Amino acid sequence: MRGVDHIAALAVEALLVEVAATPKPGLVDRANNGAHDDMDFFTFQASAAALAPYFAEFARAGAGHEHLDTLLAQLRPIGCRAEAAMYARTGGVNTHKGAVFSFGVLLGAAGWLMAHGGRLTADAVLDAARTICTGLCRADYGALAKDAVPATKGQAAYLAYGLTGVRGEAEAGFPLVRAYALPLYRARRAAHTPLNDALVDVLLVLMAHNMDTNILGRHDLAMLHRVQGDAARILTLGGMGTAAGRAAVEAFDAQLIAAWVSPGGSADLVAVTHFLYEMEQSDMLRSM
Ligand SMILES: CC(C)(COP(=O)(O)OP(=O)(O)OC[C@H]1O[C@@H](n2cnc3c(N)ncnc32)[C@H](O[C@H]2O[C@H](COP(=O)(O)OP(=O)(O)OP(=O)(O)O)[C@@H](O)[C@H]2O)[C@@H]1O)[C@@H](O)C(=O)NCCC(=O)NCCS
Ligand SMILES: Nc1ncnc2[nH]cnc12
Repeated sequence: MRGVDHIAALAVEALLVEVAATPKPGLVDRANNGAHDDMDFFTFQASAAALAPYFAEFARAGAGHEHLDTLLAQLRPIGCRAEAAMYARTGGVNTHKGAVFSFGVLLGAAGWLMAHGGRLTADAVLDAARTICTGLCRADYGALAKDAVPATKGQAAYLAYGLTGVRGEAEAGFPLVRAYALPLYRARRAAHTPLNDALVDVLLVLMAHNMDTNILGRHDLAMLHRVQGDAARILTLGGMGTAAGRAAVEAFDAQLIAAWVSPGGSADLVAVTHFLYEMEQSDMLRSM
């Protein structure tokens, strides 16, 4: 189905566009490797390309499945193979583990909507993602004993703080993307803000609100709250739209690199935002 390939390509584009946006505080971008010594801009490009066939599989699985509420069981094995392909291509470096999960659910949702005559609006895809993930946090975290040794950073964040990370975001239908990132991105794109700057501003608004388990994996809640406050303050300076805001973003990048802070969860949500925006635009063109 041609449409399915088109949305899978948009998801790959979203990963490429996210890593290209510069400057991204603490993250890999075109200027530096952020708070990372095991990956760079080219690692992300190779990883995104390696994921392309699996993104098409996610969308096809959605299109070929009858009921949304049983779709996750079809998507997860594809996700595991995608993760393996990512690690094989990057030499064992985690570039896109969270993105594989988020895009797995979103592409499954979009494929399902296409096959069932639905419109590809952001709201429709996010609602479908929520249905796909209903019960996920209880299923994955419910059986975790309080004194269990965490196997992943996500489990560690749950045990220490009760935070549900990427699973919780997906199960709630990506509320930060819906409430903060997409409205800001739509406004910036409508105002013809340069794409790079629109993406960086969206990253800042996500960092201001996201309980990013990547930051908690290396640091603590005090650090996460400091990062959230700094991102919010830079937005009040005008973000990438003002000289003061741009200078503050550059300084924030240096500050997060020095403190070894990487907001990888928010980076993924920037890619999700771009994907939903472009998908909605192409749906509107199709229906005209
Ligand atoms: C379902 C899993 C993805 C769960 O994995 P885990 O238990 O590890 O859960 P989390 O830590 O909660 O999340 C994993 C990644 O999700 C991203 N993330 C974190 N917080 C959020 C958030 N609030 N909202 C959205 N997304 C979030 C984040 O991914 C990005 O950052 C990673 C790169 O960072 P880096 O610092 O380099 O990471 P490390 O190498 O781990 O750390 P250092 O050593 O450097 O400090 C990269 O992955 C980005 O994408 C989190 O890392 C999953 O494990 C699972 O079940 N997989 C099976 C496959 C599957 O089910 N697929 C589903 C298809 S539908
Ligand atoms: N650009 C980026 N840098 C570091 N971690 C990330 N995870 C997702 N995108 C990332």
